[in-house]
Amino acid sequence: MSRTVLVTGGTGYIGSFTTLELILAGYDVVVIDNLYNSSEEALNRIQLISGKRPTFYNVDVTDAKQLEEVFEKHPGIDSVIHFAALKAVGESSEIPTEYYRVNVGGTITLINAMQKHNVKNIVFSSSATVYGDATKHEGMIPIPEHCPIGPTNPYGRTKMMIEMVIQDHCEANPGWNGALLRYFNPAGAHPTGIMGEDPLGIPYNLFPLLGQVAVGRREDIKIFGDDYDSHDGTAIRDYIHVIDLAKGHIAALARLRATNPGCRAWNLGTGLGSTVFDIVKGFEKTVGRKLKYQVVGRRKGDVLNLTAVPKRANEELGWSAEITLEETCRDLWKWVSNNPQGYRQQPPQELVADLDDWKKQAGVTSQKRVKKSPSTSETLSETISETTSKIAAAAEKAVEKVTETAETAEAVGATKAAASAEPRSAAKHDDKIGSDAVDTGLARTRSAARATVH
Ligand SMILES: O=c1ccn([C@@H]2O[C@H](COP(=O)(O)OP(=O)(O)O[C@H]3O[C@H](CO)[C@@H](O)[C@H](O)[C@H]3O)[C@@H](O)[C@H]2O)c(=O)[nH]1
Repeated sequence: MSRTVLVTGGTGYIGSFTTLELILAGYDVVVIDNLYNSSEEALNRIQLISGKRPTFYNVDVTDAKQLEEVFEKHPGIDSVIHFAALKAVGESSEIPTEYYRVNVGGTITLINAMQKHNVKNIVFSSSATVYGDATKHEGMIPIPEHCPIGPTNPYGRTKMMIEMVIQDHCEANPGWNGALLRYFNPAGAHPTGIMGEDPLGIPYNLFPLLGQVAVGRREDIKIFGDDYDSHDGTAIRDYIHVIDLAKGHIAALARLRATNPGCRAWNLGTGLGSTVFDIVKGFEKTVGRKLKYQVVGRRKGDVLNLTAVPKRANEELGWSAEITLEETCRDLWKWVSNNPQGYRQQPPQELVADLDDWKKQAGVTSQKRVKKSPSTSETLSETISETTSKIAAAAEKAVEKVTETAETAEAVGATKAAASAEPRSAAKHDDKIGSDAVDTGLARTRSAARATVH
């Protein structure tokens, strides 16, 4: 039986890129999403790029009955990657019980359904937000996994509580495995320019906002504070390309399957910090002109420095972030400049026409199958070599022209249909509440390491 992965929240930004990477790695993927803050159009784009469409159900992760039905229909599911959640930090302080109901309650419902169907591997979309203000702990910038946990808002506390639920469940149930993936700042889009972040309403994060300034949808960007103790006075973050992040999930999943490690947390970051000005300058270079900005006061809750120590993931998962910040800026620019309406428009024909070239270059083939799951006694090096050989095998294969042409045509058709659909409502965006921080002195060195952006 083929290996099937259930992805909850698989039409969202990180969920859709992870679904794409799973398909490219040869997995069968079943996506559930209630489309509260995302669009089914993401599935059309996944199909255009990979030549394969994941099975999709409009199912809410808090609905036990519907979840049951999905597991019943797909007995091949042996693992779950769990993204489905509410994620607007500011909103979480306004309606905290809703955040606990959906995020924590939804995870418990999911685990119960998994338990019933003997599915024992869960990769969880956690966040660096669980660390809260790491700058207040001596020697914890950049942030290792053993940094004390201390989220500063209800959203972060739901992530912390879910980690604990998964940890306790794995301890109580031998044979269960949990990967708690703590993301730093995801950014970027697909290099083909046909898949990217599609924030609803007014975005809150730096990269999508810069994108809007660059395409003229926004006059300028407000820089939140230039009085931090960094090389240019602005705050430092660890920006990781969304494809690198997605690949981290595939590596974690392979690790769970191969070594049966129980529950473990891994940071997914680059280990390199960039200031806000580094990012603005880097993106200006990509766009080829200056972008208007205005320095204003610090944003409530922002901290000086959130940079990962990714060593554990590098060593144990055989994974590391590979895409540069320049490429991240380039991919974002290609996405926003070609798709000003995001998923509410058709992908430009010239980008669709370029897809075959991209696939050849990337060695993409859509029909690969994941081999039989390795036994639990296999070593980590076997896990790494399995992951590596999957990638190598994919890279060697020629494009399967006939199938892909047919499937591409089908996906374009679906895309056209979706583009004429009603626009979505309900603007949601992320933010982050914390407390201001002091520099540890490391900030300058870490951000200096990003000098190539300038
Ligand atoms: O208009 C803006 C938006 C952001 N920033 C700055 O840019 C940096 C990055 O901000 P943003 O993109 O909003 O991300 P974070 O606040 O770092 O939070 C992101 O990354 C965290 C993990 O590191 C997650 O917990 C959050 O959910 C996610 O939004 C910060 O220094 C902000 O002050 C500005 O100066 N102007």
